[in-house]
Amino acid sequence: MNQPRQPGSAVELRDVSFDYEETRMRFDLRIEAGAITTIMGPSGSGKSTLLNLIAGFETPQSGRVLIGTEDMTDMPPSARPVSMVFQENNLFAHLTVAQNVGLGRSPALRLSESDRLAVTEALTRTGLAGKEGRLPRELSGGERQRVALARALVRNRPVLLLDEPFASLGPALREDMVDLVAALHAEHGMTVVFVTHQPEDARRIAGNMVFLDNGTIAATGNTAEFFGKDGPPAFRNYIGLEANAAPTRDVARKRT
Ligand SMILES: Nc1ncnc2c1ncn2[C@@H]1O[C@H](COP(=O)(O)OP(=O)(O)OP(=O)(O)O)[C@@H](O)[C@H]1O
Repeated sequence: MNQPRQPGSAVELRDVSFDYEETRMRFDLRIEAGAITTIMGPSGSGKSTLLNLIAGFETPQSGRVLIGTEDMTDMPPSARPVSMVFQENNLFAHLTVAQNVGLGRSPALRLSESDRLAVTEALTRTGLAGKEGRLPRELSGGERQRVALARALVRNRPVLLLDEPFASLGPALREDMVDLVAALHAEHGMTVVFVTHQPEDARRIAGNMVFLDNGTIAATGNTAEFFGKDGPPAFRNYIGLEANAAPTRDVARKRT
């Protein structure tokens, strides 16, 4: 990549509270700069809300959100040093692959020579060379998510938020995509926050883990610890590793 490497920034949620009607969420969390942090937790535990608070799509009712040393709590999403990839609907249906990626550089698609070069490089890096002129409907699900990753890459932001981006892909393709994220992280050194329901994804990408339960941070640690026999019991229970887990607790294993 010809882009200067943009080192990752730490992300901090300080005593953040956020409520939807009857759902209360409380987050107090520091995400390490330049590391990959995987967020897991039962459906409805607050994973997407946590990412939305970091990206600025939601604003805390109290508490602060910091990225690097800067207080971002009152900043709109466009002013935050963050890119986000969603499970679906990342792309504009009427724009080509290259244009969708170019939007990461210029929302009006006024691209300089160096912007075009960055788009070409990102497409090559994500395995999309030769598909620049296709529309999203002419791509597979995995290819569409590669386009979304390529657009995040050309934005070259210090924080990359991934909200179950590979959930609709089959296991082999998901492995490839998780490996691609790990490789891009190794090259760029951005801070990656990765939400997944799949324990295999978390183990594969390694790094740090955060386990959410019922709108709070139930446990944090590194991936090897989490999956080891002394890992947090609530997490082990959730993924079905706890030998004595009561069957009723297994409801948390539901995959969505
Ligand atoms: N727009 C909304 N209005 C009201 N409640 C909401 C809204 N969005 C989310 N919630 C509630 O907030 C809680 C957390 O939702 P969130 O989407 O963050 O969970 P999640 O862990 O990402 O779930 P999933 O794994 O199913 O995607 C849930 O109880 C959900 O019902």
